[in-house]
Amino acid sequence: MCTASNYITKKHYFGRNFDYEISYNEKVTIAPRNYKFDFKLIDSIDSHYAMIGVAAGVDAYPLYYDACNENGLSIAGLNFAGNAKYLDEKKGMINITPFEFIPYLLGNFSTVTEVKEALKNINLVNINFSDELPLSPLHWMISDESGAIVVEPMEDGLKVYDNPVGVLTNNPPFDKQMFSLNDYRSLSNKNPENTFSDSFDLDEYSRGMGAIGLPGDLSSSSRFAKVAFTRANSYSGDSEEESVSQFFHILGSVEQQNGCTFIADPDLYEYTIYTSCYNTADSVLYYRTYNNSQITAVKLMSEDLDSGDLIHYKLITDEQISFIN
Ligand SMILES: C[C@H](CCC(=O)NCCS(=O)(=O)O)[C@H]1CC[C@H]2[C@@H]3CC[C@@H]4C[C@H](O)CC[C@]4(C)[C@H]3C[C@H](O)[C@]12C
Repeated sequence: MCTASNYITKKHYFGRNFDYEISYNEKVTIAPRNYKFDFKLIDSIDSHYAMIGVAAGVDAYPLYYDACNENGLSIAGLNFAGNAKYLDEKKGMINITPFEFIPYLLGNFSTVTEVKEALKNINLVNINFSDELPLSPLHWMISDESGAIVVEPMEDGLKVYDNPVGVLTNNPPFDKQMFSLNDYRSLSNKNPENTFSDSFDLDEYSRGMGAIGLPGDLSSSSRFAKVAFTRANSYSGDSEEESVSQFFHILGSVEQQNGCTFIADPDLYEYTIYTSCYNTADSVLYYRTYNNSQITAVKLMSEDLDSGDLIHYKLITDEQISFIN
């Protein structure tokens, strides 16, 4: 499972928890403007917007999980098992494979509005990257400073939803997740009045009672409600440090601790392998990993963006403890 969120203070922040039981050796990967993107069915692009993101450790092609471009557009792909459906090639459409979706959109577009328009002509085709890396069932959250959308490739076509809550997890499909939020409409960050009954007193014995009923388990529908509540009630200063810190706390509310989501014997559990946070205005990628609580940052703008070669930075995954004495 995974969770994505955006957060707006003075600037727009976007990122995700990458929750899984195995890592594909993820790397921070920068595709400069003149890196040649080859596609399976459409023409290569020789020059495009530069982008930075976290990608699988396959050196030949940036298989992005999440990324943002130099114009402030950001995207994350999340698992959508059992629902994602990729179709056969369609004449007259722009036929793109799922692993090409992030490079294609970030390479060509600057805003969610432009992407929405482009999606009318895009067909996500059922062609895999390689036999070792078969098609994976995904849906995407796409976000910029003006708002976010969710794109879901389903049996009956590509669904595009506006995303006013600014979060995405996994199943069920986004419209159902949104409907389920109705159940939580009475939750609040304030302590509630006793509306249970006039005939006896019920005590306000603790702070935080306004959100009793908010789920705390790690299922995707529960994480959706939990992170939507956390994001919607988030308060922080608007400096870079305060915004980034608060962003990690929002996704921290749905972190998966190793051991709590069993996958297989012996000792294979799904856990939050990394959390990313993009300041999309300045194209900075901040991240933390499960065993490294220190925030590491990589700046797109510090690189030679007119180059034609991919740039990789291995994730720093060892704990960095600041000993005081
Ligand atoms: C597994 C991850 C989702 C995490 C998640 O949600 N796990 C819960 C599983 S469950 O829902 O609980 O069962 C997803 C998210 C992004 C994906 C990569 C996208 C690029 C590329 C696309 C190619 O086509 C196949 C290989 C490829 C490297 C993909 C591998 C894998 O699919 C990645 C890592």
